[in-house]
Amino acid sequence: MIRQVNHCAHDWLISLTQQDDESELDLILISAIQSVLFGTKLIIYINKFLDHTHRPKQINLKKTQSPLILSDDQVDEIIAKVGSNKIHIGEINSKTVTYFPIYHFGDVLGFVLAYGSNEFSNPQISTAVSILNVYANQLFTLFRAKIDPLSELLNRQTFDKKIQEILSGQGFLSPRTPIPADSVWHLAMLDIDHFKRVNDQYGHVIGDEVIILIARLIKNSFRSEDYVFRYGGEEFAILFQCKKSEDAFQVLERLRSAIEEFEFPQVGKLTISAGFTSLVDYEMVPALVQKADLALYHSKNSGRNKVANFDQIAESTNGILITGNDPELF
Ligand SMILES: Nc1nc2c(ncn2[C@@H]2O[C@H](COP(=O)(O)OP(=O)(O)OP(=O)(O)O)[C@@H](O)[C@H]2O)c(=O)[nH]1
Repeated sequence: MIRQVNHCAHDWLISLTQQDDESELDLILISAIQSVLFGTKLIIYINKFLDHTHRPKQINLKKTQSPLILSDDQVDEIIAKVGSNKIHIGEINSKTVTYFPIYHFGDVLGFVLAYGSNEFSNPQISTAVSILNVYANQLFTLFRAKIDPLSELLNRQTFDKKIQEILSGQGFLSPRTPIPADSVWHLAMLDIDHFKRVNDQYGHVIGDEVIILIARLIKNSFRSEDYVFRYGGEEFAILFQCKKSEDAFQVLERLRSAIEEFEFPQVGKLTISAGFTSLVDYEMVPALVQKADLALYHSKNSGRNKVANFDQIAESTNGILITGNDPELF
């Protein structure tokens, strides 16, 4: 048995550390764990945000096939029980369950629940724990690659991938709270007004500080199911769901006004301009980004500190947007 476990240990170590795609990594984790803890039903809960504000979500199976779906309270209770270096044995529905923690630098990110058995050998337990450690390390590496280091928002590469996933209907790879079916995805582009003046007057360090603070204000205005990206320099992109464009406008207006009222240390008051459009699945990504960008430039060129809805201005201006000195036709 030990030889068998060691043999697959070698294979999963290579497979897990080779993965640069999160969902592939999950699949390899599932098959690696299954090959070690064979003969038992496995359920995996993980917090892919790797933070303290999100609750781990089930990743392993389609909900309809899952032998067990835990309530939020049960998940919280298990997380409190599994220490970062120890397995825990408990009972659910009169069946024995063994919980293996998934942790990274002492933070418990989730757990694997082996349902209906606690009869594991020491080599099985230590191999399973090692697999989970390597998985958590690789997950963390992939997570860092998605993040812009200054603002700690998702980066431009992740934006390209996420918007493509939405349009192709694959949904997101990370588990997310379900959103009502009648909601529509929207894309907003947002830019700090006269940001060059901040750098010129106060220097780049203060400029960087402003980017960090604005990133936080944006994040605080959206739900955890929405996606906020640093698109480039002082430009941000947001992918979010709303039932109607009027609601999307209100959300962005609230953000615009929150930033307008915020007192930036040393700098004082600043404003942002924004443009947005709803996502239509038969359009290509560059066309959608261009629409949101055109609406953003419309906001800039009609006085800044404004939010513009591409679809609405396109209708009311008969396809002519103010994007610079010359009106642009589309
Ligand atoms: N501090 C800092 N500045 C940046 C960063 N990325 C881009 N910038 C600066 O952002 C400024 C953008 O200036 P412009 O594109 O002229 O736009 P603006 O001054 O914001 O004017 P409008 O967009 O027309 O309102 C430039 O000075 C860039 O150097 C960054 O990471 N940190």
